[in-house]
Amino acid sequence: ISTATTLAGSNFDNCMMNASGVYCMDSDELLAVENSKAATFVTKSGTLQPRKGNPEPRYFETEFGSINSMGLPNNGVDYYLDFVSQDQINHPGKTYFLSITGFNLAEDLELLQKVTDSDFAGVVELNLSCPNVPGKPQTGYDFETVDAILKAVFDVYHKPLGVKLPPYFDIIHFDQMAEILNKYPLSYVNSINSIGNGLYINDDTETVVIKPKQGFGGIGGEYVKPTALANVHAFYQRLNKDIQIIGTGGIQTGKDIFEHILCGASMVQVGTALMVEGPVIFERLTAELEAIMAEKGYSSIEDFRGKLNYL
Ligand SMILES: O=C(O)c1[nH]c(=O)[nH]c(=O)c1I
Repeated sequence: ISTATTLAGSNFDNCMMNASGVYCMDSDELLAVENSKAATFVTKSGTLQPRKGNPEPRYFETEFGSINSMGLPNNGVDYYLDFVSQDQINHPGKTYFLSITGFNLAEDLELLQKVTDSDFAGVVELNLSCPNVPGKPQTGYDFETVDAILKAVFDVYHKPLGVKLPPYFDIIHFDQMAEILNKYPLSYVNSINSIGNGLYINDDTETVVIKPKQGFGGIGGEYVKPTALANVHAFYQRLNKDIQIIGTGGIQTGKDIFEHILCGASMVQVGTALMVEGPVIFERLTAELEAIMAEKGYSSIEDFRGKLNYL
């Protein structure tokens, strides 16, 4: 039984990794994921300059998941490029993911130029879905802007690149986004990012639990699995087959991974549960997924990927 997968032209010995934003802020966290059973890692979304992010508390764990309004704190794209370029030397042939996000198209292109000028040989994840930069709307909900960004990006960048999308909640939006995405040589689409601008309340103190944005923040964890599975499957149904899917959202067990793959995911990313349990989670998740595959008589994830049945 193998949980191996192929994504963006690279082979991975496992189909799971961290979600950007979780366990990927600095070299210590990235090495912890690297040295776990995860197939690889993705960095925190890097910006042109380092950022402190929003005031704390800006992350809170609840019974069914998490709420965050980090505000894109990161060490800057050069930090992550330097780290991954060095890590590639230590692990020749391993493929890593670099997440980037600009505040406008010019910045996106400048970030990609830096990647082109570096030794980075992995996959770029262009984050179009950060919900927590005050005053900045979600790019992923502005369809014309997504189209313009992808056109400009693929005019200049010709190596493996995927996009991190926010959750959509309307069938017509799946249709409209897929029509845009199918125009471009994307390696993959990663669905979903957190469900933006949720609110969690402490009833005892009658107070919100995070400081930024009067307590509004992106929701992750068990809360979001039905939305994540729907987005994975909606894009799997609509995208041409050379655009693969990374499934992110609500993964806590091997069963959750099985469901994401059944919906069409070729790789899954773990966020909130990784934050809670640490990188050791990947050993449990791998064992649980292998047990499910053994029970069902599957030897590889391709035996059941995308094979969700309808009634
Ligand atoms: O607030 C953040 O840093 C953040 N938080 C999220 O939940 N998703 C994102 O893409 C980002 I860039």
